[in-house]
Amino acid sequence: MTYDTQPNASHFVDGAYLEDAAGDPIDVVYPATGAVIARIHAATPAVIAKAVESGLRAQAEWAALSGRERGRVLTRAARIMRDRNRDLSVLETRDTGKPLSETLYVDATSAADALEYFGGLAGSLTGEHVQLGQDWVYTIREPLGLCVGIGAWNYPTQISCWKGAPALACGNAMIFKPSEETPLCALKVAEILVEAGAPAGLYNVVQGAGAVGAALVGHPDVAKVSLTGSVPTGRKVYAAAADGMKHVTMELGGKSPLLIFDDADPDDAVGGAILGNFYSSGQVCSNGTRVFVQRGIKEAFLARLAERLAQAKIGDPLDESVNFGPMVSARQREIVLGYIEKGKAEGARLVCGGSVIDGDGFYIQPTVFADVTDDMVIAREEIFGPVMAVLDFDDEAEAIARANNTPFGLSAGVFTRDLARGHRVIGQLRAGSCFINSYNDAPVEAPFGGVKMSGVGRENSKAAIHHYSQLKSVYVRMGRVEAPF
Ligand SMILES: NC(=O)C1=CN([C@@H]2O[C@H](COP(=O)(O)OP(=O)(O)OC[C@H]3O[C@@H](n4cnc5c(N)ncnc54)[C@H](O)[C@@H]3O)[C@@H](O)[C@H]2O)C=CC1
Repeated sequence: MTYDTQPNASHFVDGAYLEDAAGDPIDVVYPATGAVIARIHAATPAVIAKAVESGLRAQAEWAALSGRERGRVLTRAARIMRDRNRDLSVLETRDTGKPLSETLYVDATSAADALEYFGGLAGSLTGEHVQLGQDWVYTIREPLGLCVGIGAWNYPTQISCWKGAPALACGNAMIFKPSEETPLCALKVAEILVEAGAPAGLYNVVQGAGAVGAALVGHPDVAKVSLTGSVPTGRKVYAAAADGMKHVTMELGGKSPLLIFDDADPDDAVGGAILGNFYSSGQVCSNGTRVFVQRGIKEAFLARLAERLAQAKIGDPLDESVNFGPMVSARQREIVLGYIEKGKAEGARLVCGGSVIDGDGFYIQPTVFADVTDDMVIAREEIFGPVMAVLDFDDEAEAIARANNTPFGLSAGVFTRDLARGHRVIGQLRAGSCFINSYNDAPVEAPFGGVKMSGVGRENSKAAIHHYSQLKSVYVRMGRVEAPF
């Protein structure tokens, strides 16, 4: 059995599916064929009001449980997700177009990892005791309250849990708004949490585009907003949250550098560049899309890369032997094609790809440009598609300076057999999530997030706890109070 793509209703609020047909219609399109696979409605003010009201109610009940009790619900939800991994993966593939050969291993799986990890941590969250002579201070780690999560379209299941799991572990409630491009998967996460024992209203899913997101961010009862999205949206959401003095986590875009030195293992370096550019058809925020290759090995690197890319199996994402799928939407494909045209016009050398693949789906070939220079648009702007820019460099200091010459700072990678150099270079790169002789690993145990324009705060790891809780400090005087008058 696989899930129907048409959900029972558009939203999941207060423990049940909820519809309000007065909301703007949203068509859900399967990117591999262009077919409409579901029709839903954006949330109306009435839906948002119900999500907020039930979220506040559930949060009070949930925060009164012990951390261990909350953790038990999250780990139970993780187990259910793993049991249904195939169904959830098929739905993720239909929602996003990413090949099943990927979704089976990284989407519901990574979401379950987050539920399991934060479920495990929930019982260990404590404040501290500070002795001050006879007096003392103790701190209580408290939840923030009602949190809002807003997702991008590339990892709908994963994003819903990377935000939801730490929020819930700390005793918060969450209203999650998926991207309007990929609204289906988060509904299943909400269903599963209720099945695992979460109180109705604790994790609500409401649909809609930017207007619904903005209504949630601006709601006076919302204490925190965590966004995964582009830098322009991040600016707007951060500003709106600031108006209400709300906590934020911003996971935004990138144009990350991948430095390949001439002593790198050639196959590993090519493999890393492929993982950092073509996984999920290049729709990954942390991708290493500026590949700096030391001049002496450039042509050998490009030849090996072209050979490996020729082996990509492009096609029906539900066929498990396929490992390269379509872009999420016709619009995104147009954006990416626009960048490919700019690359050609600016004089970059097209090594392979560069065209759409005929058919109804939104396919585009894995594309590599060489001889890219720092000033070209394809070296400066996030493309969010399967387009790799290869730049040459001569020495380490030059590569580091050029790699850092960007407003973004999400990720960075280095391939070298000289581990001292690996650490030295990574130490100087201004990025939040870095890799040595690897690329794009994102285990829940590691903090994930960017510096500079790529974001604020960290997801995953123990660091996320600090972004979903706050400390109350209590001073306790053991002696008499001495007042001046
Ligand atoms: N750093 C990270 O962890 C990741 C970042 N991204 C970034 O996301 C972008 C691609 O995703 P898109 O969905 O196109 O991004 P987007 O910025 O267009 O939309 C992101 C989300 O924000 C919502 N939104 C739009 N305007 C809003 C407003 N004024 N107030 C509140 N919510 C609003 C959208 O409906 C959507 O749910 C890329 O730039 C990519 O780098 C994607 C994945 C991971």
